[in-house]
Amino acid sequence: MTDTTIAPTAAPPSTPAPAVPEEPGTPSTPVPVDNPKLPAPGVTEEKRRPILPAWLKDRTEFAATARHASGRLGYASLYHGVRLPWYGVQLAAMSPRGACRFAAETNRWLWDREAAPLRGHAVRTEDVDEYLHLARLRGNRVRLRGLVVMTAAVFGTGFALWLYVMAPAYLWAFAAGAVLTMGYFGQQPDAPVIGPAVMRTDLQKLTGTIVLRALDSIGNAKISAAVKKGGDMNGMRFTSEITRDGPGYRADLDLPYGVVPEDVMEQRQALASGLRRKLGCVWPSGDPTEHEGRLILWVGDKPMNETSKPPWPLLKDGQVDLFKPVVFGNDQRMRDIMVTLMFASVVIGSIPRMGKTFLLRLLMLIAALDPRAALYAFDFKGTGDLGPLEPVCHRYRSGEDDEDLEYVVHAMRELKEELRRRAKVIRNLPKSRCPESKVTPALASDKSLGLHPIVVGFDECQVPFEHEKYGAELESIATDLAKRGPALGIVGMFATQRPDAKSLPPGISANAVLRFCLKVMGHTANDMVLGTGAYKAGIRATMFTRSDRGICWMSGEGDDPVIAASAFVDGPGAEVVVARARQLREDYGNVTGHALGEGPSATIGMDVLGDVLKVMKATEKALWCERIAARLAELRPDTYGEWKGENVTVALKPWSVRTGQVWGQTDEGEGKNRRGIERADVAAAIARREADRLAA
Ligand SMILES: Nc1ncnc2c1ncn2[C@@H]1O[C@H](COP(=O)(O)OP(=O)(O)OP(=O)(O)O)[C@@H](O)[C@H]1O
Repeated sequence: MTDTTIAPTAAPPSTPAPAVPEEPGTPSTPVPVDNPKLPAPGVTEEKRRPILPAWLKDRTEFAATARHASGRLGYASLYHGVRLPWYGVQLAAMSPRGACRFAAETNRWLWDREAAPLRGHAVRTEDVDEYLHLARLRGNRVRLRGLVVMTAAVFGTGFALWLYVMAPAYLWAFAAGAVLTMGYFGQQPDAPVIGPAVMRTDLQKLTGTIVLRALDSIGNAKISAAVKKGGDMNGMRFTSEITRDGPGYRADLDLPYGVVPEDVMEQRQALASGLRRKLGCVWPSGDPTEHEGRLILWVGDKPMNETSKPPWPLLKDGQVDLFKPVVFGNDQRMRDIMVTLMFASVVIGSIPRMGKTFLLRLLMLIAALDPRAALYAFDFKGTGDLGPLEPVCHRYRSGEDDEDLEYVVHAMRELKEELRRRAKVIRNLPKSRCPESKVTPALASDKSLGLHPIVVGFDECQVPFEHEKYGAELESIATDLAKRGPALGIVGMFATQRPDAKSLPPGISANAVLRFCLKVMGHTANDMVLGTGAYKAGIRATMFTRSDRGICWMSGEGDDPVIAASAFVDGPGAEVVVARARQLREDYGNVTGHALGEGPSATIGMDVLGDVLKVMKATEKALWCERIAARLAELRPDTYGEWKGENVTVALKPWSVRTGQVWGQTDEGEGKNRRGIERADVAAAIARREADRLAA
């Protein structure tokens, strides 16, 4: 522990024990609260310290360390490689000085000059014995050293002559080496020729004193009082040594009684000032495995947005099972953060340009890598950010014009029908196959049931929900998706840059399981995305700066919200992932809809049967299809404007309404047989449909 270790202190014996009345209403006979015979719980908690340091066990961390080391080595080699000739010139210029120094030093050594002051002292103090002893020592040394110098001179000269005769080229190499060595000795100590390739500025080490100074500066009266008290810190103490943890330091401490980590988290900026670090380096949090007063203070070497993230593991390789957790980003310590998309509805919110679309696209990429999943991607910004996903999308649209919204309405009506169908399929499955009345991995993989995962992404979802004509219908289907979708294998993801009640209807925000909040400006938007009470509990996306792009509070995975930096996958990166996902889908046989150039059916979700019945008069037993098409176009020009007789035939076929030859009169009064349908068949189909719906 550091010298600032704070040990818990026992209450002085003189402290009167708090007491409670023996019985309610009889305050005169107090009974001590602390019973000396009360047994201790007999539980000793043990925590084993890891045998190997974390970076040796974690492949990603190990790879990052190795990458860093080899990167530095490569850089230093290049840096010095380029400067080698200049080093040679400088060292050659310094070699005469080096040679003089060498000769002077050798001379000094040969004659044992280093002991001269001792001999001088013996002479001055007239210490004859000491002098004689030193003189003898010098005589021996000079003899031995003279021999060494003579031998070196004879052998050196002999070796040089031998080289001169046998291999003159080597003589020059040795001579150059000697000149450089002399140059090396001739350098000025304060200006070496070969300087460092990397200038390092050492960050201050995190110490207990610094942590306490910072905590004292956040303006919390209880903490300040505890820090000032010194010995008795009102329960405040470090619970373990300050350690290195990933690219930063970690300090674990108990806060004073009654203070919770949220009190510190709220004052993160003041804490950062007290620590003399950038805000992005300072990450206080609670410890879910301990009590409510435990604080983990993690202080990074660099702000989170400047720390290089490991590449997304699925970028180049791998497949996804949407029922299992998948890496989508990293925490402050650059450890992997997982997300499980199945059984969740997702909301993503932030102010513009913070990385919402990138995050939504990342989640869609994860879904794309599960070959079973059907993807519906709708980008209402219209910039084509979700475009790389087109080759794997069942439905895809980018834009906010009326025809784009019409496409989306049709696709969403398909999903509404799909919700209904899935509910029926699941209800009819035996409990042994579907014990929890929800889609299981085995059911999702059974192609005959059609219960594969469906992932629907809305970017800028405020646009469709505020649309004059389709807004209400889209909101109602999307809310249904958010509520019932997860159990039925449908994941709805809604991203918005304006998280308010209009953009993110309460039915969706209240039912979301996974919530991602990048930077927002106020507590209302914060709680809209992260859930009511999040801001108060210290889960504040307002604390992010504008350069914290891609960094968000994430809740819904695990017990507590976490801060995550989502993996950065740009457009070209997304295309690479999609190419792999497309191949997986081709192998699995799941390339459908938009990926094959097909759009949603305009009749899905429309009450074609009802409309047909409406346009057939009660007195008309049967009617030509072309007449029905013309009357439908009059009834709803938007929907049926382009319809011909064949469209009626095709639209009624799934309802088992067959066409046949019907006798009628043309506008000119001529009698003719043409394709038509009987009114009774339509009425019967409607009755069947209603019975089915009631049963569902
Ligand atoms: N995970 C990330 N890591 C680092 N930078 C990111 C990350 N995600 C996004 N960015 C950067 O943030 C910029 C904005 O991203 P994006 O387009 O997703 O923002 P947005 O919130 O959707 O904006 P808008 O609301 O205007 O649509 C991107 O150009 C990208 O450079």
